Parts: sequence; C-alpha cells; structure tokens
Amino acid sequence: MSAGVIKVGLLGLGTVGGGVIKTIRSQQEKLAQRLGKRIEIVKALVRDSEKERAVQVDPALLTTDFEDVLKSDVDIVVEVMGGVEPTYDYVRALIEKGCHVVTANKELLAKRGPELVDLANQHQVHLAYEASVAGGIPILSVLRQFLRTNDIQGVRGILNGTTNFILTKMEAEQLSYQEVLKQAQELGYAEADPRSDVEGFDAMYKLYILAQLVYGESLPLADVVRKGIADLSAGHIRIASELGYRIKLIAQAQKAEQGIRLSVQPTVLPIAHPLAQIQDAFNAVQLSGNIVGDLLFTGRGAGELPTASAVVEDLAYLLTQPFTPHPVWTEKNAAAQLEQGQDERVLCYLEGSCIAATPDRVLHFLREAGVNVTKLKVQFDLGGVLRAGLIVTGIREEHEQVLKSDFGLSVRCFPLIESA
Ligand SMILES: NC(=O)C1=CN([C@@H]2O[C@H](COP(=O)(O)OP(=O)(O)OC[C@H]3O[C@@H](n4cnc5c(N)ncnc54)[C@H](OP(=O)(O)O)[C@@H]3O)[C@@H](O)[C@H]2O)C=CC1
Ligand SMILES: N[C@@H](CC=O)C(=O)O
Repeated sequence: MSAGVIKVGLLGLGTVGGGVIKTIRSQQEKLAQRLGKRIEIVKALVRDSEKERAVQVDPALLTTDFEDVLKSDVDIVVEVMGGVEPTYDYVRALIEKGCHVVTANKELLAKRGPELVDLANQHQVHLAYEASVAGGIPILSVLRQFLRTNDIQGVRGILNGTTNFILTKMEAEQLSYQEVLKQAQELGYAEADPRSDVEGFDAMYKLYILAQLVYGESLPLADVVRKGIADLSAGHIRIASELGYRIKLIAQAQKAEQGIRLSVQPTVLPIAHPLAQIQDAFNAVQLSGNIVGDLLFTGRGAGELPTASAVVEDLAYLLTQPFTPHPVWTEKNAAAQLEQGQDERVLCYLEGSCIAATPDRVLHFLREAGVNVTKLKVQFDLGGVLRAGLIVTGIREEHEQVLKSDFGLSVRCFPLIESA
C-alpha cells in the first residue's frame, strides 16, 4: 500500500458504484482520520465509457478493459458490476494477484462463493460482502461477530427491496404490477434483469449467504424452495387484506436434526406481525438466539446510498483488520432437506365462475375431504366471478386438483405465519 493513499479500483459504476464514489467523497475526512490515509479511486471498469453517469468522474479513470484494472497498482477492488460471467474470472484474477475484494454481488457468492472463499484464504486476502445481503443493514457483521455463541434455530426475513416495494405499492395505491416494477427500476432498486427480483432468485441468493453464516453450511441452490411474486394479482392482495393478513416475500431458513430447509415464497402474515409492517424497499431480518432471545433488524434493503454505506463500511473495516482466514463455505446435499409440515395453516385463494362453484358446494367438498376451514371471505363481481379466501389446514395437492378440475377454479395457496 502506498504511503498516505489507499488505491481503490471499481468494477462497475452504475447505481451502487456511483453511490460508493459519492460516499467516499462526502465522508473523505472521516475516513482519512480513521484510516490514517486518503482513499483514492484509481480505475473504474465500465461497459460504455461514453455513457452519461449520475456521478461526475475524471474520464481518465474509466476503462472498458479489465486488464487495465488488473495491471494497475490498486490495493483493493470493489466489485459492483454484478452477474457471474465474466465477474468470477475478474475477481479470481484479482485475488490471485493479492488484491482485497469487497463485493455486493450475492449471485456471484451464492453460485461461486465456496471457491472464492477458499481462494481468498489461500492468497491471504480479505473477501468482504456485507452489501450482498439486506442492503444497508449490517446483518452479516452482527452474525459474524456478535451471534456466534448463541444457537440460532431459524432466520426469516424480507430480503428483497424491489418485491417489497412492489407489494407495498400494489396494496396501498392499487397500482399495477408493471407500473410499480418500472418505478423500482427507476429508483435503482431492481437487478439488471428484474426477473431475478420478482421470481425470488435474488432473495434466494441472500438466504444462501445467510445460511452459510448462521449454520456454517447451506444447500445447493437447486434444493431451495423458491417462488416469486410475478403471478400475484390485486385479487390475492385484496382478499388477504380483508382477512386481516398481508402478503410478503418471506425468505426462511430453519434447522432441525435432519438438516436445514431454505425457502423463499409469498407468505401471508397477520397485519400486526413485525414483518408485515416492513414497507417500501425496506428489508428485515428476524432471528432468535437461545441466549439473546428475539431480534429484529430492519433498514433500507436496496438503492444507491444504503448499499454504498455497506460497501464503504466494509472497505474501511477491512483496512483496519489483519487478515484472518474466512470460515470455509460448505453445501450439504439435498437429502438433508426438510419437508414443510402438511398440517400448517395456509391461505387458499380460489377464483372462478360462481355458476360451477358456489361457496356452499366448495365448502361441502372441503369438509368431506377433511380440510378444516377456519376463516372465509367471499367476493362476487358483476361478471359472476367468485373470489374466495379461506384459511385452512390439511389441504393437499389432490384437493387442489379437484377444485381445479371439478369446480373450474384457479387455486393458489400461501403459507401462513401466525405469530411473531
Ligand atoms: N442496486 C441495488 O440496490 C443493489 C445492488 N446490489 C448488487 O450490486 C451490484 C451492482 O448493482 P447496480 O449498481 O444496481 O447495477 P448497475 O446495472 O446499475 O451497474 C452495473 C455496472 O457494471 C458495469 N458492467 C456490467 N457488466 C459489465 C461488464 N461485463 N464489463 C464491464 N462493466 C460492466 C456497468 O457498466 P455501464 O455503466 O457502462 O453499463 C455498470 O456501470 C450487483 O451485483 C447487484 O446485485 C446489491 C445490493 C443493492
Ligand atoms: N435488487 C435488489 C437490490 C439489493 O440487493 C433488491 O431489490 O433487494
């Protein structure tokens, strides 16, 4: 490291990269006091060096050739370009050269994390990734430093800002899914390919990383239960609300003797539940330690400055720490996965023509099939469409099939979380 200056390279100068530059500039004096050196950005890799950017930079810093970053005398690289290819190759080459790496890239970590952790240990460089989970909430540092003695049974949370923003606006402002997704993209919350957000991949990557820290292992991504919000309609949201619930995209990690279970799926919660109260692009992580009891962390989960906060805090922290090997990341095979209980309560949403499916006939069928209905809300519209929300236990795949085939209904069941 050169005397008086820490040379930083950026891979990517989009929403987060721009926020990192703004934060380093606005907090430069504070950072210099803490580190005893000034931070200087010496290179920034982009795809298009002519593009107009939200942050002004010396054009001489920009390059479209990764070799320029690799050959430069950077001490640390901040990877905020996203994706796995070519990012993995770039990060690998930098670690092999002895550069510390700070990344916000959860997809890269969930897909290639075990190799990168090994490589960083081998080359004795820091690999820091606080910004990869829950944006500005410093949850990974808390888990790594202050929750290592507690036994943590389960973790659940809202880990994707874009989908929480979409669900909030769809409910509060009756906006269409497409309109709200566009707003989330304009605000810099969404991934470059927003299917990652709305189909639950982004939250799944973050859950994978959380499990590595909480349990010292994770599941192969193919074994994580994953459902997104792309097919949620205003009808689902309205009926849940009339029954006293709210739908959230909940990521959940549970541990039992057989192993761990990871899931990301739209889930209904009573409106008073702390996770139901998390609105807009905020995230939350809820966990319980055997010594500390219940904890809830909440804050902005996406966007330029909250994410840059996590990146720059990571960067400054690692510069004050000697290298210590990172705990290895392992994946347990799929056989260890636990099944969701069959007798848990779910909200079952039914929609179809009220000629074939009268509420009485549907309820009679469910009762005869041994499905227990504890709450019911029925709506009819002028076009003769029935929409019903039922809180039930004991509903199985075969019952859903009959509701579809014999009653002509579309059926969507959501897991339900009862208490905080
Ligand atoms: N946005 C957010 O709220 C958060 C994002 N993250 C993560 O941070 C990372 C960056 O996200 P974000 O800033 O939103 O993304 P953007 O799409 O806004 O920015 C990506 C940047 O990387 C550059 N880039 C992309 N691919 C290449 C390539 N192959 N070669 C050279 N440059 C490339 C782009 O160049 P150019 O500008 O020329 O197109 C752009 O500057 C992602 O991993 C994301 O998951 C994490 C937490 C929150
Ligand atoms: N697209 C992500 C950005 C932060 O990780 C999200 O919406 O949460």
